[in-house]
Amino acid sequence: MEAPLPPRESAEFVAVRSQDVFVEKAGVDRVAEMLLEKVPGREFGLGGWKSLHELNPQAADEDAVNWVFVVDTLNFSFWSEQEDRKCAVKYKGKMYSGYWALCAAIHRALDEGIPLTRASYYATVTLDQLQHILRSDTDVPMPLIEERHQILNETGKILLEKFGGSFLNCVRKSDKSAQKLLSLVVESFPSYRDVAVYQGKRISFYKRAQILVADTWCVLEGKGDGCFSDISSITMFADYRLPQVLAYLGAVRYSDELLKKLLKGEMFSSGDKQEVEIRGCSVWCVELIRDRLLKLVEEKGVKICIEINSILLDYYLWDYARDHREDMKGIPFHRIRCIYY
Ligand SMILES: Nc1nc2c(c(CN[C@H]3C=C[C@H](O)[C@@H]3O)cn2[C@@H]2O[C@H](COP(=O)(O)O)[C@@H](O)[C@H]2O)c(=O)[nH]1
Repeated sequence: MEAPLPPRESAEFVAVRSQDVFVEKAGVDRVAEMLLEKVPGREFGLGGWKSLHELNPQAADEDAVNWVFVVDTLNFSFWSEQEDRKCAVKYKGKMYSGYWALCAAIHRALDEGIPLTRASYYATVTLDQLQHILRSDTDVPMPLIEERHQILNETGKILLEKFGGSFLNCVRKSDKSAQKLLSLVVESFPSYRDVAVYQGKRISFYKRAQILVADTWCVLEGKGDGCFSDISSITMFADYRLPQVLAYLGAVRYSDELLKKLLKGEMFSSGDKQEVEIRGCSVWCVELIRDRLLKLVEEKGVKICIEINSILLDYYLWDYARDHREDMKGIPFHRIRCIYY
């Protein structure tokens, strides 16, 4: 079977054909202008990954790389049915929800002496043990625990068989190429194969595989094994939060029919035409924002300390969505339960 289009080409393929989701040029320009002020700031750079997020590993060693791998293997589907009743994990006196609840639970396990980031452990962890490890400090459990269990066992076994039990060995096989690492991850680990068919074309988003490459780049601080020559070829990560924030900022617009479905909280399935259009248009939108921002930086002669890429835009917009949860309440995100994002 032919290989799917790579994520960037997939996004463009979808965006030019999309019937229910539209990239808004005026919105793209507005977001680029908003980001222009942030670009010289510290929150807009590789260092922000550690300095802004206390739950991200602060080290740049093998343990930190394996922490990133197990987190991104489980990095999907944290949204709750009701906004005011959600899974949350208390760690060092602070309550964390959503994606950060996963990170908090993993730190809590490590502090309890459970070696959750070790492949030999999670290759055979039982469902009961995992339910305890990912337990919520509210009465709402983390979604898809069974799927998380199956994926951990499968991924741990493969990491042991193919990469000596350490993701750093997988990174080292990529010759410091982000695209090679991306291919190695999706070829080796089935749960990362985030693909779809749209208008007869096999396309890919590879959301978890791309964020894994990006988080590996950041945890290694862009140095040594993490000095990927082509890191800027990685696109934004097509999750359910970025489309929401792009719609809130007016860079993406939904058809009336789709908006009605979203407002009703209708469930989508992986590969639905409208779900693919939401994801594809969002990825393409961030590519256009990046292009516009680079043009503005050049025109205005803004000093930048790092090459602006879609990863840094994504991180900034994802954090922005976190910080503006209240303001964004009126903008729905698409509801889906899947293992890809
Ligand atoms: N596009 C994009 N999607 C991201 C992330 C992250 C975490 N990255 C952080 C870690 C290191 C960096 O510092 C980032 O700040 C999680 N997700 C996705 O969001 C959803 C969870 O959302 P909520 O329910 O609100 O917690 C879920 O699909 C999850 O897979 C990102 O960065 N970009």
